[in-house]
Amino acid sequence: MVSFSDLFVAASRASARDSALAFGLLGIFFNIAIQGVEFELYMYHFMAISISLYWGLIFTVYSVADYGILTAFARVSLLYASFGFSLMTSMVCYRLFFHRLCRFPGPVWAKITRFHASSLAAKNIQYYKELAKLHAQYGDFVRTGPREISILRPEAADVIYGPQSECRKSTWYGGSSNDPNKCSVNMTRDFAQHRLRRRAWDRAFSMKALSTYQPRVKAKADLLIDQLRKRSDRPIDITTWAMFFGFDVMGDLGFSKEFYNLESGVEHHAIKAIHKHMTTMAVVSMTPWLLNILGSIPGAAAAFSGFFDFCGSEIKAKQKSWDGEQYPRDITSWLLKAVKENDPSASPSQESLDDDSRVVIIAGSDTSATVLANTMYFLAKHPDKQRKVQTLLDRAMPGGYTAWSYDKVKTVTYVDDIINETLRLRPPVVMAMPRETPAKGIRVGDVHIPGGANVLMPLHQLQRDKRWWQQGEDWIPERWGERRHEMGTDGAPWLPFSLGAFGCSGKNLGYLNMRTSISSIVMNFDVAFVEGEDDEAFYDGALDTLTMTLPPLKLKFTARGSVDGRD
Ligand code: HEM
Repeated sequence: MVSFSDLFVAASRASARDSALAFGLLGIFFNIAIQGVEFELYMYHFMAISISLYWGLIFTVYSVADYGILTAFARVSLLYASFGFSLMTSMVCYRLFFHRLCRFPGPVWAKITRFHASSLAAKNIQYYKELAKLHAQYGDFVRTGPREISILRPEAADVIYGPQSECRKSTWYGGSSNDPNKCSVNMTRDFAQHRLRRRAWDRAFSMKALSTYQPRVKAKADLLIDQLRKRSDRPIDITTWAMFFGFDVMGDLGFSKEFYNLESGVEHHAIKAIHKHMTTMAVVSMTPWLLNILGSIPGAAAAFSGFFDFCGSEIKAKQKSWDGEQYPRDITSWLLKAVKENDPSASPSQESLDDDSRVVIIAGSDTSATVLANTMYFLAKHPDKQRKVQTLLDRAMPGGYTAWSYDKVKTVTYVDDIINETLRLRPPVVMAMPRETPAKGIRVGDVHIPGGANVLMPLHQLQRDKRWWQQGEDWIPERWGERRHEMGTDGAPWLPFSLGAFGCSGKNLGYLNMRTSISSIVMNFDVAFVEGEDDEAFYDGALDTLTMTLPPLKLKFTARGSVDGRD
C-alpha cells in the first residue's frame, strides 16, 4: 500500500513546475472552500499553521527527498509563492467580479481589502469624514469593504438595528475573542446568549439602582463645579475636565472605586493607558482579522495592561469581599451577584467577567464626557440658548444651586433638548456599528442586500443629512421641543444609543450623567469662548476612535454669583 510519506516524497521529487502548478490549483480551491466561512476569525490559526507547515515542509523535503537545504528552501518557497499568488489572484477576481456584493459601487481597493478602510482611518483618524466623501461620490449604498456596505438611508436604521432586526453583530465583534464564554456582553454575537447576559446588566440599570447612583453623580458634579470655580480666573480645558468627570463617575458607579481625577486634576494611570492607544485601535480595528491576530498573540495587548490590570484586580478584590446580603452598590456588584447566585444571566467565566468590567468603564465614561464637552462648546457658541436654559433652570429651582434636585432638572425638558441635539451632531459612538445580514438578506427600501454581508450606517452623516434634517448642520435644540412638528424631527433618523437588543444598556445612566453635569454647570457659570481660541479647530478636529476623541477646548467659566446659593 502507498503511504502518505511515499506520496509526499514522490510529490517533492516532481518537477518544480508541476509542484508549483499543483499548489497554484490548491490556492484556488482553498479560496473557493473558505467562501461562506468567517475566515477572518481564524486568520491567527491559519497564519500559525502556515508558518509551522512552511518550516516543517522544508525540513521534510530536505531530509526525505535528498535535496540540499538551499534547494529544499527554494522549492518550498516556490510552492508557497505559487499557492499565495493563486489564492490572492482568485480572491481579487472573486471579490471584484463574482462576489454577492459586486453590484454595489465603491472604490476598487475597498472591494478588494479592508486595508483600504484602515488606510482611510489612518489619514487623520477621521474615518467619518472619509466615509462622508465616499457617500458623496458613490451614493447611499457604498461598498466599503469586500463584504461591507455602508448605508445612508433612514429606513435602514430599523432594518439593521431595530428591535425586530434579524441582523446579528458582525465579525468585528470577534476581534478580541471569538469565544462567547470569554468575551463581554458587548462582544457576544449570538442572539440567545446575548439576551441572557443582558438581563444581569439591565438589573444594574433599573430605576431603583439608578436612584442609588443619582446622589453619587451629583457629588462628582459638585466636585467638578468646585474645580471650575477655583479656576474661573483663567481658561479651562473642558475636554479634559469633562473626561475627569466621566471617569470618576464610572469608577464610583462601576466599582465603588475612586479614580481621583477631579480631586487631583491628573489623569489616572489606568485611563491614560486606554487613551494612549485609541488611535492605533481605530486604525487596526478597521481590519477585523488584524485585530483578531493581535488579540491572539500573547502579550500583544500589553499596551493596555495598565487598564486591564486595574479592572482585573478591582473585580477580583470585589469577588473576595462581596456581601450577598447587601443591595448592590455598583454595576460590577450586580454582575457579580448574578455569578454568585448561579443566575443564567451570569458572565460565564472569569475572562468574560473581566471583559465586562472593562466595558463598564469604556462604554460609560468617554461617551458621557464627550457630550458634556460638546454641549459646553455649543452653549458658548449660542449664548442666547445658554441664557434660555439658565432662565428655565432658575425658574424651576428659585432657591439656586443649593435647591438643585434631579427631579426638578427633569422637568426642564429644554435640558434634554440640548442633550439630544448635541447627540445628533456629535454622536459619541461616531459610527453605527456593523451588523451581519441574515442568510435571506435584508431589504432597505427597494434595495436587496444579500445574506452574510456586513452592514453599517455612517451615523455622523446620517444625523445631519439635509434630506431629513432641516438645517441639519445647525445646532437647534428647539427641534426637539416647540419646533418638533415644524422641523419634522419625529421622522428623521436618530440613533446615538443604537437601537434594539444590542443597543446601549446604560442609556438612562448616560442621561443621568449628562443632565446632572450640564444643569450644574450652567446654573453656576456663564460659559464663553476664550478670546483668540480657535473653536473651529475643536469642532473640526474630533477624531473617530470608535468613541469620539475631542481636541482640547479652552473655555471661560464665569461664576453666576447671584444665582449660586453658596455665594
Ligand atoms: C451619552 C452616553 C452614551 C452613549 C451615546 C452610548 C452609546 C452606545 C452605543 C451606540 C452602543 C451600541 C454599541 C454597539 O452597537 O456595539 C452602546 C452600548 C453599550 N453601552 Fe452605551 N452609551 C452611553 C452611555 C453609557 C453608559 C453611561 C453606560 C454604563 C456603563 C453604557 C453601557 C453600555 C453597554 C454595557 C453597552 C453594550 C450593550 C450590549 O452590547 O448589549 N453606555 N452604547
